[in-house]
Amino acid sequence: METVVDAQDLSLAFGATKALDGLTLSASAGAVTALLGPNGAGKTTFIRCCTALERPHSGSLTLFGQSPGSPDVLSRIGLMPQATGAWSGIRAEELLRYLSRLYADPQPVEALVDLLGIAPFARTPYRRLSGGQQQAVNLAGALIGRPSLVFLDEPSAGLDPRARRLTWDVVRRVRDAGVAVVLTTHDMVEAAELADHVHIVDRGRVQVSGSVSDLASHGSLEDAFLTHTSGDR
Ligand SMILES: Nc1ncnc2c1ncn2[C@@H]1O[C@H](COP(=O)(O)OP(=O)(O)OP(=O)(O)O)[C@@H](O)[C@H]1O
Repeated sequence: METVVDAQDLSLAFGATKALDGLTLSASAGAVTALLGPNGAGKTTFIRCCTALERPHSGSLTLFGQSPGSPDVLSRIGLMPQATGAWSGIRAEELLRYLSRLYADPQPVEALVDLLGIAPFARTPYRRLSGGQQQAVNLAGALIGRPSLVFLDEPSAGLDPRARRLTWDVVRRVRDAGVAVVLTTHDMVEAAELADHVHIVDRGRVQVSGSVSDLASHGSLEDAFLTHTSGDR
């Protein structure tokens, strides 16, 4: 499998807080790579480095062999952030149409609206959508540019069981189409369902990596999480 994300020994501090402290990991095309770790472990900071919203103070980070902010890289990645406070009055479908115009070869908006069950709230202003409806629109926004690499920051947090399964189906479909999927989750069931490769992150670095069955060989994935994380910052 082609390595798409290659992070070596990344460090980034905010004042005295070491958000990343020697983080090393990789992610491949056609695979779901899950980052598990306690609140504040550095997962979102890592994603922000990959999307060029933050810059590591040291270490090396390449996406498709290039630096994160390069125009070629930016055109090939999608991001579903945890929260998108920026959107307010724009209707869900208008937002997707706007985002689609930013890409050379976008997916048809109608196809994504159907795939993610957005039709019933397509004309609702973004700020009036429920949390789960916003998540569906955010996922559509991440996929609309046909990315080769997509970052999903807690894609199913707060979703009802049916919406969660729909999200999982979409993630699998995207992975099976050859996309590199990097996701964070606190849901061990989700990680076990989706992840081809898991990195358990604590205090800014990867503590242990492997497949779900590797990590759960002495118990459950949650046991591995609890063994390899302290939760102390
Ligand atoms: N812009 C910032 N300024 C100051 N501190 C920050 C900033 N961004 C992140 N941090 C700190 O860096 C650490 C890592 O945060 P990060 O958001 O990466 O964690 P996370 O693993 O994504 O957590 P969660 O599971 O809660 O989403 C935390 O201590 C956080 O408070």
